[in-house]
Amino acid sequence: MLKAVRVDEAYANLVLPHVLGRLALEGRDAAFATELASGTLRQQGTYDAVLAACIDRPLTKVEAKVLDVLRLGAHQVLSMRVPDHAAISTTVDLTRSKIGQGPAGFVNAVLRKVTRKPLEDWIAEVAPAREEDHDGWAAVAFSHPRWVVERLAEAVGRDEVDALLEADNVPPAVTLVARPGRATVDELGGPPTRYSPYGVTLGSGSPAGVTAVADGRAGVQDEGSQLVALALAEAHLDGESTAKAWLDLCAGPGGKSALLAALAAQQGAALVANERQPHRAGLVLANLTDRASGSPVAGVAGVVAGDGTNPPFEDASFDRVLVDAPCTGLGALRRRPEARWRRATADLDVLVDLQRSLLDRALDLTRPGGVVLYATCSPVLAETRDVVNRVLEGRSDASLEPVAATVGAVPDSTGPIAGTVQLWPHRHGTDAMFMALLRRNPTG
Ligand SMILES: C[S@@+](CC[C@H](N)C(=O)[O-])C[C@H]1O[C@@H](n2cnc3c(N)ncnc32)[C@H](O)[C@@H]1O
Repeated sequence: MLKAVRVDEAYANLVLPHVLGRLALEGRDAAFATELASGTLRQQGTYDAVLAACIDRPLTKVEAKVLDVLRLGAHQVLSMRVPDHAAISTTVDLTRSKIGQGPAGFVNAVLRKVTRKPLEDWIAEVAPAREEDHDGWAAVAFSHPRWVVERLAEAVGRDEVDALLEADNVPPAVTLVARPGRATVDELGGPPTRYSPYGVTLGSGSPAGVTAVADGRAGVQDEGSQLVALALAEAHLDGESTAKAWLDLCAGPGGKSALLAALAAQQGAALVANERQPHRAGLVLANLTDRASGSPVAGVAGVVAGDGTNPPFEDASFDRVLVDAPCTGLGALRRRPEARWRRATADLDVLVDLQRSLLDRALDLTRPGGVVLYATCSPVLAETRDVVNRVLEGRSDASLEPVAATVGAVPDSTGPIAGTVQLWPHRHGTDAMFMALLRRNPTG
């Protein structure tokens, strides 16, 4: 699996279920294999710093598959409470059978060095001193790229960034959403989520074992994402709506669309879901189709595969528009163990341009008196505060309004501009979703 992630840029959370299925692993064995693979990917930054201290040549000169195996061994030795002799012998056996005898000897020698100290002592030895270079220390101690530490510190504040980085390393509990009008939270079992009235936390077992999820009347959805849909649906509209039309401009794979459609149906409105990538638009369609009848669920007007910067819709034709923008995803690192290593600062410039275009276009598509909710699953200020400010600077027909009602009342969620919302994993137990509500004003 590590090879699939490294070579094919696969997503660990998508590959892992196939690997577990192929090996027929269940229960504790599946949990062990999941922690082994996910934890190794997540903690790679820390382990590489330790391994670099145990190898007398740069890690870039170590064959990639040998480095994968060393990281697996380091994870077992330093973080999984596997006895040293068992961790070393299984890792060496794996190396011998998959790579060769020579590398097996090398892995054995390196892992023996790794076992000499517990993780805390290694971090104290290989990371920069915390007082002299906090971000360099945090990058090693919490296993994040340094530029990510810096961006997150800028967003959350230096006092809290360690708590945020720590929370990024804890896989989240599974939360489910009951799509209103189609399922109730009581049907889902499990304790209710703290802020979303539609969510529960799944205690144990697989979501697929919950009937309402298997039927598509409920789904797996982070509480923060539920709140994004709710923030748009609960926003006050000025003036009379004729069309009763809502739009999700960047809808794939359709989790928020499914909740929005259910909320639209309750208000006598209907949702159009747009997504640029055709195969993701297909996933949206599946999410908005009733599995029993094969018909669209209530509250759906259609699914479109279009570019949101130039979509096939008339200006001023929607009451409510969601821009759940493509972003770095640095607010959802808990979910994707490899994601932090995939992003680079250069991605930001490209994404920010796209985010501005999408938000601008969304405002064109909104009728005067209607609203746009701009959301990202990133707290990085370039993607949140700066995008909103830049778009508003360029338009006399739009203004920022406070996110109100349920979402506005979430404690300690003030965003980087007054009235915006920023959720945090370490404060709210959600992904770090950002939300800004913009109103389209009549043109002068
Ligand atoms: C953050 S994801 C949306 C997640 C979705 N709202 C959900 O809850 O399931 C952003 C989506 O925007 C899509 N996207 C990227 N560029 C786009 C564009 N120019 N127009 C429309 N969609 C775009 C991506 O393919 C991706 O599916």
